[in-house]
Amino acid sequence: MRQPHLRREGDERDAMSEELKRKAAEAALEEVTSGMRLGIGTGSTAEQFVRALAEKVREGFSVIGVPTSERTAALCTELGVPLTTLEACPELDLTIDGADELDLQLRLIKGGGGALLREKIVATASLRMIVIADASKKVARLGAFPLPVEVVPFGLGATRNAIARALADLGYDAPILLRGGDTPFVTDGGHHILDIDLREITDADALSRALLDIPGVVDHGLFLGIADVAYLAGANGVERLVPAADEEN
Ligand SMILES: O=C[C@H](O)[C@H](O)[C@H](O)COP(=O)(O)O
Repeated sequence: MRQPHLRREGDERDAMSEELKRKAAEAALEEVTSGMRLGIGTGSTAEQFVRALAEKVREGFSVIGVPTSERTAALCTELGVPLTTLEACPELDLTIDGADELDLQLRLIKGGGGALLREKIVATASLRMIVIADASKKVARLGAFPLPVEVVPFGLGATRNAIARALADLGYDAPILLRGGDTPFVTDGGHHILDIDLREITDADALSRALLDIPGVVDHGLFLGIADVAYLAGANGVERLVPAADEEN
């Protein structure tokens, strides 16, 4: 008898969370103007953005998008959002994407859905990046969400050991899990993901440098100095955040 009741509560929470994501997406859409070249993110919040954008496109709004994953590409195609590639359009006006965590300086952890590499390439090729999320993603310090690190399959064990050594040198004692376990998750680029449970990141720049120094590491989910604005939807409305040191934007 408890099950249906619990399911209803869960459904209501999910619906509320989808509603918050939609509100954040709609707020970001206000910054999109006709003619823009857009980077289009991945994940459930980015999906709300694609749905809202598609409605505007149906009304005659003209944009061209570069998707950050095969999943986003498929949704855009299904909904009629025109797409191009980063090869054909290497400079974008704006990228709009979700995040797994963000702090007050708008430093992000991304990659919960495994799309971090294309997301970072696309965001970095854009003049601006806007993050959309529900307010629960805002944290005082990054790290509660396990940090995804994209690695090449060749030499996985050696790369994992090198990451463990680098983490130990930085003072972390953090479990490193291969996403998917015995059936490893494969990214759009053909790589695997190691999720590192850091709990609290003390120096994000040092961690970023140390990880990128390891040959088998392709990239990691820390986005530092990339996001310009965030729209965070919560029970009291949508908050617009800019990086703490940059509040005049
Ligand atoms: O790889 C996935 C992306 O970085 C997503 O943007 C991130 O995981 C947030 O996803 P969601 O909006 O579903 O919470």
